[in-house]
Amino acid sequence: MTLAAVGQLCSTASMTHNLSQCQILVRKAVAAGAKALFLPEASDYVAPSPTETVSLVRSTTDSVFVRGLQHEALHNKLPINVGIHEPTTDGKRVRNTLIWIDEEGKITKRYQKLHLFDVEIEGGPVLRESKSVEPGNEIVRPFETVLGRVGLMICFDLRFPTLSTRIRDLGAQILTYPSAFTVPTGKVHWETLLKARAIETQSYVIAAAQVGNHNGKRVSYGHGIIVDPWGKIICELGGVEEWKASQGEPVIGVGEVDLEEMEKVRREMLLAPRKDVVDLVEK
Ligand SMILES: O=C(O)CNC(=O)[C@H](CS)NC(=O)CCC(=O)C(=O)O
Repeated sequence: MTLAAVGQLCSTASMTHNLSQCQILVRKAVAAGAKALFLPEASDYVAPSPTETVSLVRSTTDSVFVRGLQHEALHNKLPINVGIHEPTTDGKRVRNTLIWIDEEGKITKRYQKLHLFDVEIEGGPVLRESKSVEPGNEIVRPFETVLGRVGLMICFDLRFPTLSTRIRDLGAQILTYPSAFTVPTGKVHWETLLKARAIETQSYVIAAAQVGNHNGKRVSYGHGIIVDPWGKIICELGGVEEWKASQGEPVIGVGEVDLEEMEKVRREMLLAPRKDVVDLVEK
């Protein structure tokens, strides 16, 4: 059994501010005895507009945020999974990526968000992520970590079980969904979707989340969570109210990842869908 930590913060447009918030989360994770730390989508910054999202972007080698976290990972021997932005070749948009920094401070994996959040909900969020973000085109093969084999996904990807199922079939034991969920969709969908992804893939789901008011325009739902392969929530953080009450203090939650328990769940209920399902529609 190995302890995983999920971190929650409210990123602003200031990379140095966000780095210091994440450094607090590293301290807390180390103090709790966690062997890996999972941070939200867009931990490096959340900007008030698509134009600013593009103008703030730095390559990982030029990013004070990423370099700072690489230093923390090395210094504390703590792998860190963190959502950031990276430049595109044409410079017109950014890439919404999730990197794995190993315990030597090296970036060993990188996933670029496949599904972008383009929505127009009456009385709810209207967001067009593809204005500022270029979608990825590759699934990252699940890879070995201290916790087990990790499969990388980001936020809105959570709504596509075809993707999580594919990643599970490629050998994942832990699925990540670092997020910056909106409050209206979070209230109704967040917990249910995460539990469903855990139950149907019989995997751990670790979803770090942004929380609170980023810039007067965007508010994130919070409720960072770890779900076990049976679908039980083994750790859940607070939402916007708790964030306000604590004056914006960044928080962590921890949960044990127990691969033997996961194997037991997979053994006791074999989930093998029929391969011919798509052909079974009545003629
Ligand atoms: O790149 C950034 O600056 C931060 N990125 C985000 O906040 C992204 C794209 S706008 N948010 C989501 O995907 C929310 C999904 C969601 O809320 C849902 O599926 O209901």
